[in-house]
This record gives sequence, structure tokens and C-alpha cells, in this order.
Amino acid sequence: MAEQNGIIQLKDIDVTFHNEGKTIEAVKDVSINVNKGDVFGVIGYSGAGKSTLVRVINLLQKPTSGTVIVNNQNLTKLSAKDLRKSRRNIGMIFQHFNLMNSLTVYGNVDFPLRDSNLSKAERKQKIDKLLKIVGLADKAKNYPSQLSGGQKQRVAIARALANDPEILISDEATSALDPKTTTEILDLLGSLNKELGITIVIITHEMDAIKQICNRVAVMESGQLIEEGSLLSIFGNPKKQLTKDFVNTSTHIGSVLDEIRDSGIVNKLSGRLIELNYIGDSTNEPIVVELYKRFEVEANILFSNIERLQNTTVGIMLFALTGDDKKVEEAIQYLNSLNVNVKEISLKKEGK
Ligand SMILES: Nc1ncnc2c1ncn2[C@@H]1O[C@H](COP(=O)(O)OP(=O)(O)OP(=O)(O)O)[C@@H](O)[C@H]1O
Repeated sequence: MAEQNGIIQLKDIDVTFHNEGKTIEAVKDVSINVNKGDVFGVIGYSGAGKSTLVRVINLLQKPTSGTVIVNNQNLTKLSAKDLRKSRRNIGMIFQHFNLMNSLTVYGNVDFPLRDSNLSKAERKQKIDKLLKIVGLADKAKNYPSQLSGGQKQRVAIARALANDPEILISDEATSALDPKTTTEILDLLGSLNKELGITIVIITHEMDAIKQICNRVAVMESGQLIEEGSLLSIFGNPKKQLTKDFVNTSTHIGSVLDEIRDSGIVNKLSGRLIELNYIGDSTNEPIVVELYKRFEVEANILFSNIERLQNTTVGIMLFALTGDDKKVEEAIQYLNSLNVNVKEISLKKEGK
């Protein structure tokens, strides 16, 4: 667990809705601690409670119970005026950008500054700077309808930064964008984190987005936080099935296994099918060579993926081990003794 004095501390949060006689427990007893400088990802399928949870951070959504502490202030205890002031410290961007279509790009970024004490000239200087940061210096006079989705999201980011927030919340901000634009927007968020030191909370249902910029990850299912950890531990050693499923969508091993089971390959495979996950120094080839040298068993590699996450190697390998039964068993025991995760996979079709 990370230290418990983070810039955002949600403690024992419950959010219950009552709708047409039905009770919906959107968030159930969730506690999270986000440290200053984190890019904290919340991942889960639609309806898991992600949006509801992050809206609690700035009290756009009041929790039914629980405590919300941001920058050492208990937000639930603040007067309406003080809450408005605290909220300026938390910028937010959304899937559908929420821009004002009747205002230019400049006007949209200016909007949150209307209550500030800045002079008109100071405001202009600030807006010009923000538009430069998001790469839209030449679009100040354009209207949202004249912009691409990625450009609209850049305007929304500039607007969210207008009050110099220390925290930026991104609620599915890349879900309406194509993959290339998604990467560009995530890159921009990553550089805001590194260069301006902004703490970012992003919610998404895409593991690739998490992988690109987050250092910490929380997984939500049915209103509950089911797993939380560093990006590396979530990728290299996922504990819960849903977390494994999300990791698999990103490493593609899930679809490779489906293909092996669904195609004729499964009938031609002999030996025992092993999935290996590791973080750090082990690399695929030496492991295979080592198995042959020590036990004279052959590893027929069916899939292998190595990535660099936060300057660390995260690898996954799928192979069929063949050889003398006893030696194969010894080889598997040897793998288990290494600093790697070993999982034997059944070759039978899984009922879905
Ligand atoms: N204002 C509301 N009134 C009633 N029910 C709500 C309200 N807001 C959310 N819910 C319900 O709470 C549950 C969690 O919704 P939420 O939007 O937080 O999920 P999510 O994980 O963000 O999903 P998505 O990715 O689709 O936005 C859902 O069952 C949703 O229908």
C-alpha cells in the first residue's frame, strides 16, 4: 500500500442512488490514496462506478458516506464558498469535451478566469501560454465546430488548467478519439504531469491508456475496488481475474490462447502449455536455453511479448514444454523457483 497522506484521500466511500424505487450501490466502501505527482489510473468496465468515484474527488458527486480529503482539507466539511475555492485546484476533462460552442477557443479557455483577479492583459498572457502548452496557439480564434476531436480535447485541457490546478481528473477523455489521437492526448497529459508536476487521475476501460502514462492502477468492478498497485505489479503479477483479463487485452495473450484453442493447432500441440510472466531481468531466450541445458526439455515458443514499462522489462511468454515427463515436471518446478509467475494452461476448450 502507498503512504496514506496523499494529495487525494478517499476513505470508505459509499455512493448509493435511489432511482424509480430501485437502489443502486454505485460505489461500495472504496478507499484510495493518490500521492502528489501520481498518474493514477482507475480501470473497469462500463457501470463499474468509475465516474461516480472520481466525481466524488471534487464533490461533483456527494458521497452517501465516507471522507474526502484533498490537499489536507476535508471537503465534506467546507462551506459552499470554500468548496468553490478548493474546486479550482481540481481541473476536469470529459469524454465529450463539454466546450461552449458559441465561444471561440480563446473564449472557452478564458471562461474559468472570469472570476479571477487577473487583469485583461494578464488573462491574455495566461491564455496564450496555455494554448501554446496544448499546441493550439494558432487556433485561438476558431470555434469548437471548426476543430477535430483531438483539438477539442486540447482546448478542454487548456481550460482545465486555467486556474493552475494541482490535480487534473480525466473522465474517459480519450474514449471518443481514434488510437493515434488518443496516444497524442495521453502524451500531452504525461508531459503536464512531468513538466508541471500535476497529479492526474484518469479513468478508462483501456489498459493501453493505463500502460502509456500511469504509475499506479486501481481496478473497479461492481462498485468495488478489487485490486490496486503499481503499474508494474498490476502488469507483472495481476491477482484478480478481471485484472488479468485487462492485462491480457493489452498483451494480446488472451486472443492468442483463443486462437490456439479454436484452431487446429491445439490438436497438433504436444507437451504441457506454460504461460510465464516476469518483471525485470529475466528474458525469454535465456530461460528457454536454460531449460534445455538443465533438463533436456524443449520449449516450443508460441507467443512472446516484451515491453518496457517505466524503464523496466515486463515479459510474457507462452510455450509448450516437451520431453521426458519427469524432466518436464522438474523443469516446471525449476521455473517455479525463479522470480517469475508460472501458470499451466489447459489445452481443452474453455466454456465461455
Ligand atoms: N445519477 C445517477 N442516478 C442513478 N444511478 C446512477 C447515477 N449515476 C450513475 N448511476 C449508476 O451507477 C452505476 C455506476 O455508474 P458510473 O457511471 O459511475 O460507472 P462507470 O464505471 O463510470 O461507467 P461508464 O464507463 O459507462 O461511465 C451504474 O449502474 C449507473 O447506472
